Amino acid sequence: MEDLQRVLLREYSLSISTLPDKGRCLFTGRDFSPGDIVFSQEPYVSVPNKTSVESRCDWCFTSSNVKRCSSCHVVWYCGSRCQKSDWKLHRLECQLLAHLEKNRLRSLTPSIRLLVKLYLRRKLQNEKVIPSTAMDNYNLVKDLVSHISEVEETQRLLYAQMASLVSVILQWPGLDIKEIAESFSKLACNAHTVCDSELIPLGTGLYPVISIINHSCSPNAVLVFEGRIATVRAVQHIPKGSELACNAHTVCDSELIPLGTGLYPVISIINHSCSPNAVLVFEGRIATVRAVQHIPKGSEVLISYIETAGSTMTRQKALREQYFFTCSCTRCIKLGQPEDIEESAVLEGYRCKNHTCDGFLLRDPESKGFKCQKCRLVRDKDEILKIAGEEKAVAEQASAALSSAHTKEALEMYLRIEKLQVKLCHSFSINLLRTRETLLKLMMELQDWKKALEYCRLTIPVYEIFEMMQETFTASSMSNPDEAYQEKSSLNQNWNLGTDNQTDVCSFSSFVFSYNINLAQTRVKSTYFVTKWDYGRNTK
Ligand SMILES: C[S@@+](CC[C@H](N)C(=O)[O-])C[C@H]1O[C@@H](n2cnc3c(N)ncnc32)[C@H](O)[C@@H]1O
Repeated sequence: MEDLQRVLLREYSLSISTLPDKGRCLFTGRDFSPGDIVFSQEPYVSVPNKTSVESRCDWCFTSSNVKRCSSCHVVWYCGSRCQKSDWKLHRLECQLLAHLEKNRLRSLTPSIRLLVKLYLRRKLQNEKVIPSTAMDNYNLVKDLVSHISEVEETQRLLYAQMASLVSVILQWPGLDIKEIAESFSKLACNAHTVCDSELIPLGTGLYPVISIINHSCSPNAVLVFEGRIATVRAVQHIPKGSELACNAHTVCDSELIPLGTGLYPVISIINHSCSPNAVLVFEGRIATVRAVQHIPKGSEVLISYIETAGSTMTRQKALREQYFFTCSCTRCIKLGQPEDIEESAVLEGYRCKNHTCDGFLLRDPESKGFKCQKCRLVRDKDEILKIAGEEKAVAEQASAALSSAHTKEALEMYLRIEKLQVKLCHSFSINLLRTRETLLKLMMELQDWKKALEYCRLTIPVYEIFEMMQETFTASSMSNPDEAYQEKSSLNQNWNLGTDNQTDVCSFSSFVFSYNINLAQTRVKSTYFVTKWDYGRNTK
């Protein structure tokens, strides 16, 4: 088997090094411009999310036209193409699931399935039923960090219980429960949530080479799951020496809806046939790392593991809890500096008692409250705690209503949350923005365009502020600043929403969704810039 380092260097101009404080790191062997694909990989194993409202195809994650596997009645596929692609592995899983007791089936979470699939794939690769390559083999999974010794006792116990269930499902003699428990810990630090272009989570995938990439809160690359990667798949047995014959190169999503045109120079060599022996597909489960800044040769490729919109303290807490390290990126080293304190207080802090003041509050060491840094008014801590408690109680019910698709009930609850948050939070608060985004979506679902439009208006100033705070994708960082500037200004356009409520809401929300200002993730904002820009380049 060819060595991973050699393949990475030859095919992607990348190399792996080890740094004492980070472990393995991925470095560039050439310059990458914003928009460039740095690396892409199929998952070693993946599994769709389990929801009460919809089922997804186990291979491509679409929820359209899915049918249950007639044998195990657990796994769903959207058609024979996906079922065939997954068959070697599912054949084994199917036999195991078909004989599983009902109460065990109920505990079959996506993580447990992911681990079952991981061990089945290892077995099939050992037996050479599924071929191994330098970028697709179990040794890469073995090398992933697990941080098991740092995991809290209660969590370790939970992993051990889940490992027992994996062992019950597999029924292989000599399985090491400790090793399986450690694999769960590996998944927690290394698996990625596969999202669609609107950032809706579809499932989870393990991409062992992408897992070598370390984190930065100000990343130079993003991880996206695109349907634009062209893959040529055999649809017939193609004997050695035969000519490949394919169909046209329209970029489609996983439901074969045309998305645009792409130029794929190598694939373009393939000739056409009306009875092709191969098809061109654009798969969404392939993870692609794209540059969002100019990455000079010899730099480390860095993506963000978490939402970059949070305060430095929130980001550091999330990284410590899930990934067991303290980030020292360019944003994190500003922790405690005046601009960092102000940013955090605006994004996550409370509002001034005086509703006409937009100052930010800081804990007042001389009293039991928070003092506005603009008008010096003090807000009582107990009053804040009372509202926060009420909000928390409603939020739990609201998310339950939302996940069981009770739209009207969810709308009422989110309106109550909004009222409480308006009393509690700074007007640029991320939490308030999230609530308003949810309300906007719910109103669109209920086709209440007038109200939806009001929410478009309420969210715009926050998007603008946030964009100012987080200029990760600056025109100067791109190799073609003029083009980048144009892109930026088109996104910064003034959203003078008119009176045609439905058209305005739809165009605004599609702007929001595709731009994915879902603030949550600057990385997605960047993705949009990149995709659009790169697309323009490719089709010129
Ligand atoms: C997905 S892995 C990344 C690859 C990892 N360095 C390795 O050796 O396999 C995530 C782990 O890498 C380390 N890591 C990632 N980003 C880091 C950073 N910015 N600083 C320090 N450690 C980091 C942490 O141990 C984290 O749990």
